[in-house]
Amino acid sequence: MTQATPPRIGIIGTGAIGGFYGLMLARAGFDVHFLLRSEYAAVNDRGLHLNSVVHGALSLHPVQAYARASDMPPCDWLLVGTKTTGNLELAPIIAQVAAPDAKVVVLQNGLDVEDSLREHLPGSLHLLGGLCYICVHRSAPGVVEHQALGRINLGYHSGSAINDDLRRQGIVEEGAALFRQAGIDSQAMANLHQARWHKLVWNVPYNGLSVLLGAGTTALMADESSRELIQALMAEVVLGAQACGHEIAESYAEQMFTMTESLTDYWPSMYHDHLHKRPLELAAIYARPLAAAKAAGCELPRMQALYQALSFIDRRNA
Ligand SMILES: NC(=O)C1=CN([C@@H]2O[C@H](COP(=O)(O)OP(=O)(O)OC[C@H]3O[C@@H](n4cnc5c(N)ncnc54)[C@H](OP(=O)(O)O)[C@@H]3O)[C@@H](O)[C@H]2O)C=CC1
Ligand SMILES: CC(C)(CO)C(=O)C(=O)O
Repeated sequence: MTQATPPRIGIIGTGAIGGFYGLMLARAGFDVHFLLRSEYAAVNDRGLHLNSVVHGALSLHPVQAYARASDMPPCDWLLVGTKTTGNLELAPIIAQVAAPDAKVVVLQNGLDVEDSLREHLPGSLHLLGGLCYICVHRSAPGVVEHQALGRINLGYHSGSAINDDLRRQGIVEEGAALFRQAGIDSQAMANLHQARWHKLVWNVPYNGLSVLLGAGTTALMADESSRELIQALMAEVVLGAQACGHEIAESYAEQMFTMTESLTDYWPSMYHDHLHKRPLELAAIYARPLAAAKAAGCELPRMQALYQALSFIDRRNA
């Protein structure tokens, strides 16, 4: 029997998320190629390092690191770990590195982040969403701190398998199996769009409030006013999802709230963007779900106010 060739994996954007999953896959023996931008020289010289409460201190050196997509070999799986704020420029980069029939997994937060990429990608490429339930951030060039969790769930977005249930499921299962081989919990999701609404139940309150109030999860969960605001924002996201036809159990919001109480102080990725004067992911996490809810006849006033305040902060921080 012939052995299937192991897939080649490309990481498009080696930050906290791309660095974590890429390093874990490489250490599991996969052939992983990393595209970097400002941290290329540091990672090329000194490698990638992970300080993980779950996996301990792990390193990868040398790293198959690239400063230009055009230098990368064609990859069978591409994991997109950039911020959504750069998605307009991303499609040509992805198309350049993708092998024919490649699977592209968008690891970003936010609603329908795959849509704008899809328009500019060849139809032959399979586009998937990867929802990362993890707390990671970069503490120095090439250094990722992993504070909690790690699961990544995959769902099919679009591509030539869209009308072929078996093939679509096979692709998603293949992706989840890659992560599981690297010691990471990963499940296939039947409805990516709905799952993105679920994830917003956490990201809408905590990402934005961490920037607006300059507080991590410990402080946000310790104060009566912020606790009320978080719960009210979570309830609005659930309403928005319901208006758009996606049932989210009320207990899901409670579950997210309780889960956050068990986290050691966590500062979401949006806070790190604000701190480093990078643009905030406001379109993906706020504007798009607000617009979708509004189109379904549902106003979300607290979320709208949070979005307006964050837009002000984002413009002043630019
Ligand atoms: N951090 C977390 O715990 C979680 C994050 N997410 C989501 O994952 C996504 C990534 O977040 P995160 O990893 O925290 O972000 P980071 O800012 O840590 O990483 C983004 C990386 O992409 C690189 N990049 C951007 N554009 C390019 C480009 N054109 N070419 C090469 N590299 C590029 C950046 O390089 P440079 O340094 O030059 O800017 C940076 O290294 C976001 O959508 C976030 O919301 C989801 C769940 C949890
Ligand atoms: C904190 C957590 C786990 C919430 O889903 C996360 O994945 C995020 O920061 O986006």
